[in-house]
Amino acid sequence: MESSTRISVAVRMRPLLKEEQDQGHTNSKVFIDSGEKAIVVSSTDQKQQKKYFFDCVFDELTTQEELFNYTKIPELLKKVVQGFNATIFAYGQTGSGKTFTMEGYDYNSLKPIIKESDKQGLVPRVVHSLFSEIKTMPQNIEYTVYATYMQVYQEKIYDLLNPAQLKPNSAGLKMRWSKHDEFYVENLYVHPCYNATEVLTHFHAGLKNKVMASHNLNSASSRSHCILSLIIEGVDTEAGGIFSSKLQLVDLAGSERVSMTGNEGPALKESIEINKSLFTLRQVITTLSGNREGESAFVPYRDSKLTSLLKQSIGGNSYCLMIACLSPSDMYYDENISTLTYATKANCISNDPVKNLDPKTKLVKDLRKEIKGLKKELNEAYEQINMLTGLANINNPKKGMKVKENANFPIDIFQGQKYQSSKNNLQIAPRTKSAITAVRPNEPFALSLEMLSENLHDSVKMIKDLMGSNQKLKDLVNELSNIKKNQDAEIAQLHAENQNLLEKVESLENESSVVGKLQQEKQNLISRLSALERENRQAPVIFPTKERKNEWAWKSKRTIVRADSPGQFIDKDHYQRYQSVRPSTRVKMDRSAESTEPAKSELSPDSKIRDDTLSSLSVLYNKTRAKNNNTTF
Ligand SMILES: Nc1ncnc2c1ncn2[C@@H]1O[C@H](COP(=O)(O)OP(=O)(O)OP(=O)(O)O)[C@@H](O)[C@H]1O
Repeated sequence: MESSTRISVAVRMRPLLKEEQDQGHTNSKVFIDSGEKAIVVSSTDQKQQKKYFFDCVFDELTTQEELFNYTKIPELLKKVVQGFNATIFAYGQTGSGKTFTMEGYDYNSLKPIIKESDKQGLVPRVVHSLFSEIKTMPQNIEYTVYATYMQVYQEKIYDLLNPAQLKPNSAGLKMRWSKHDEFYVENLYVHPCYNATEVLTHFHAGLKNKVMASHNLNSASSRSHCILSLIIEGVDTEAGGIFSSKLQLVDLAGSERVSMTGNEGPALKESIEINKSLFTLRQVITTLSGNREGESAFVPYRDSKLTSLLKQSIGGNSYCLMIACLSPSDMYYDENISTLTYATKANCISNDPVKNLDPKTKLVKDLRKEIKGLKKELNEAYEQINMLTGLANINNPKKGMKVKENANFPIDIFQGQKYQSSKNNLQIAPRTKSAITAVRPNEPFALSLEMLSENLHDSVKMIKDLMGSNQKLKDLVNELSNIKKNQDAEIAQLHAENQNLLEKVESLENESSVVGKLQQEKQNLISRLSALERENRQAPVIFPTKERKNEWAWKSKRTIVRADSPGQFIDKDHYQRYQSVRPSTRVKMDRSAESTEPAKSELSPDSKIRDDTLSSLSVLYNKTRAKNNNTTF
């Protein structure tokens, strides 16, 4: 891992546009102090000034090329081809020049001005420079570059390089959590590119699919956040290692004050969604900038798709460059202050760039390093043995060369330099110096054979110990790599489980909204029912007229109310008894219709129906009486 590095921030102020000048806009409050790398802002009453300091500041006259060079993008690209991730993103209010800075694409004329070299935005410059950088790398590293291009529009992710997926009402692509501690987009088209032209061809194709619109503050405003990602994969054909890095070039949609844009209807919805995701981005920046070293407050990355996708760029393992764009007009004073405030906060955020080595490659690399160290130690040990054997031979005339008795041993030998003998050419390694220290260099040479054998014995013992500890180390490495393998498998399993759980949560969230609606409906029905019951209870039951008698449900045990005596309740038996007492009023029943349920609406009291019924009943009563008295009619 590289040492922590802060997010670099460059601030660029665009010139006043012609239409702004025509409308009389001026800039009397925001100034660029290139010497101090500061933006100086006067208060609204012009009495006070505040300075905001950044890594670079650029005034209205800054060219695209100057911006590219002074922001040290070429150095950033060197890191990318070595295996580090990097992100460059443009931030600022709508119309402040983000798209101009990133793309250099003139949407007004609908012509790509990237062909005019001086107007080229950062994207084409970065792409060309990246491939040039790759060419400077050692031949044994083979590179492949892959490109993806997506947009986040109204909290949905669309593949700008897959027109089939861009259909209206498309659900967008799903975002998943990877085991590399970052979000990735599922089913995004990945295009291998073998030169800058291929990348830019995809880029231009994607630009045509971007959602753009016109409003009061920008005639060609990006309505989505666009992310061009270049994945750079390097294979070391000699050492056998693999690494991959990601370079993200992000053109954010601009924050906008709805009252100023004049947006309505769907455009207003777009504005709200843009502001929501930028709000989350600002929250992420604020939380991370407030973190003291060692602290880890909760960072709301997951609250928006944009911040989820930028998780490793802001407070993660990437190098990051933020380009904050300002509109010079005094009209945008508040927006500029807000941009400068968040740019200052972002400048305090630390990232920890990590070289993205393939885990196996990393293990192999570590083991190779260790083996190299062990071999070196072993060589030194052999040299020591050789040297001691040589010394033993010097002192043992029978076995080897002759040395004059009491001869002074050259001091050189103790400084690790060559000692020339008539027969042997002994090379003394630095390590042997310690083993021979017992000889005391400045004294006359008086090594006895016993001393030498003793030294030899000690050396052999030391070598055995070393080999033993080497073996232990190797065992430990094996054991650790096994543990790591198991942990990797467990992590993969946990990721899979996590994924399932996320899907379940998603489906539960969907279900819970349906359940909520059903509960609401149920509640409405219950209240309607109780209202009907209340109404029903208050309503007097009307005795049937001749025409409606089939509608009564006599079989039921329902409590009914007498029509001629509202409020007095009787049940079926009660009613029959009542009829037997007053036979003249008995109504002849049609049994076939007993089970017919009267319509609810007809149970409702209606004074007119009641009056009609009462009069019918009295007619019926009179007729019955007349019949009983044998009166015909
Ligand atoms: N440095 C510049 N020099 C000249 N013209 C510029 C510069 N920056 C921006 N412009 C012009 O200003 C206008 C608005 O710029 P641009 O569309 O890039 O803004 P934006 O921040 O991307 O807006 P939005 O968020 O709405 O997409 C464009 O016409 C663009 O050509």
